[in-house]
Amino acid sequence: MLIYKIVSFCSFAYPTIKERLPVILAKIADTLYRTREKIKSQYQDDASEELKSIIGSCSKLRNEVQTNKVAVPLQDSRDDTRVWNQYLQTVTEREGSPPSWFKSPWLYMECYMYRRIQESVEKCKIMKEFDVFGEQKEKSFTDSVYPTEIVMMHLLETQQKIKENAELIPEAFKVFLKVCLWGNKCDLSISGGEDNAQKTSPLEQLDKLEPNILIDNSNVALNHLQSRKCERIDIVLDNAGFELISDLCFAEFLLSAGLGSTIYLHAKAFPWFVSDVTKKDFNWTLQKLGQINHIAVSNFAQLWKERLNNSSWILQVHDFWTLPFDYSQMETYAPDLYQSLQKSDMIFFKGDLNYRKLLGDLKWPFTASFETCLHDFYPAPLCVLRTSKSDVLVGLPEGRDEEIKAQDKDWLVNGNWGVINACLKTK
Ligand SMILES: O=P(O)(O)OC[C@@]1(O)O[C@H](CO)[C@@H](O)[C@@H]1O
Ligand SMILES: [Mn+2]
Repeated sequence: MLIYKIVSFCSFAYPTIKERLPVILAKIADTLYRTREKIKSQYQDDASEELKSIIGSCSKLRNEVQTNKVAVPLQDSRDDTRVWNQYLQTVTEREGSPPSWFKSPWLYMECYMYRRIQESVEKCKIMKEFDVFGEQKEKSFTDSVYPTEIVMMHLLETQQKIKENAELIPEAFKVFLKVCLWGNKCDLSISGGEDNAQKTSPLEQLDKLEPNILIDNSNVALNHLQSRKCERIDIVLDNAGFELISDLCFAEFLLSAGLGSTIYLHAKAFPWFVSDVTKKDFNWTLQKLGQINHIAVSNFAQLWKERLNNSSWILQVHDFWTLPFDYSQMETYAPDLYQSLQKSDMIFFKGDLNYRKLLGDLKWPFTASFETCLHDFYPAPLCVLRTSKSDVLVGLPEGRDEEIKAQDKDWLVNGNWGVINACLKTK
């Protein structure tokens, strides 16, 4: 019997709710208080009261988490409020009492926390667009300029080489795919907001990390892309900072290698899981790239702004990505998004939260088949690139989990191990 991974001692859910989420909430309050003058200087009107209200709301929410209070309906006027409150009602009826932090599905409670943080901003007038994680995401970008330069220089050189010799494409595809995979190690939710930016060369680490790829379907993905004239490829983005750079380099490589002609990039509608990319983060990143004095970086910064104008890259945002539903529920709750994804030749999902939502965040056996665990979510051929930061993982041969655990007891949650799972099935 498969159960939702409720917050239990044996799951990573427990330390997440007990320790990590309160730390993330405390860091918001501390950061906003510490930078209050700088924040207020960004607004013409006096934002003191609203800033105080956001800090107060996050501190109150932290206390609710720590004392296992029940989830309460949202009271802002965002478009998704009704769906969130309906979901709360559904969980309450299913569990027989209102969900609370230590006894309800982890996926829901963690998503709910980030939506409650957004509620505190939605209630503002002056600070309505404020990003409580903005400073952390900007720092994670500026701390990873060196690896950014390395991977973009490599992209510039690779573009030249594959133009002269198309036989180099398969090997180059795997390099950019795996740089994209390991770019996922650095996320500010797993680190509780502590600095964990990529600082070393993302290329030099590839050989060392190769044995840590537990499932590698990169050939399945490549063969699929080369087996037909692919038009549309989707990348469901995850974190800002170096991971976004790795995603954009992968997106550019796909076009340069003729593996696709239009890339759809999916960002979040509001700040989410500390470091997830919003449209504002995306545009800020391109603007900052344009200010870096490096031949490859400035070349691609310019090109990528043009791609957004000529629609060879299409940046999209949909509220579904910041709802608590797992992806088997997309067709029901976001049929427009599901139908759009059905037009894709391949969808690349980035990161751990997407992996959890693809698998319903259920306690599958490690040996369960990835395709089965997708729960009927087959809009288009897909490939997920994820470093393991939560205790759901499928597709392993019998006994492999014990072997890894013997090497690294925290293998499921420390981001040191990755999977590249592809499924070509479509409904
Ligand atoms: O999706 P990402 O950025 O790769 O990881 C998100 C994450 O850090 O947050 C959750 C735990 O708090 C887990 O899903 C994972 O650890
Ligand atoms: Mn993330």
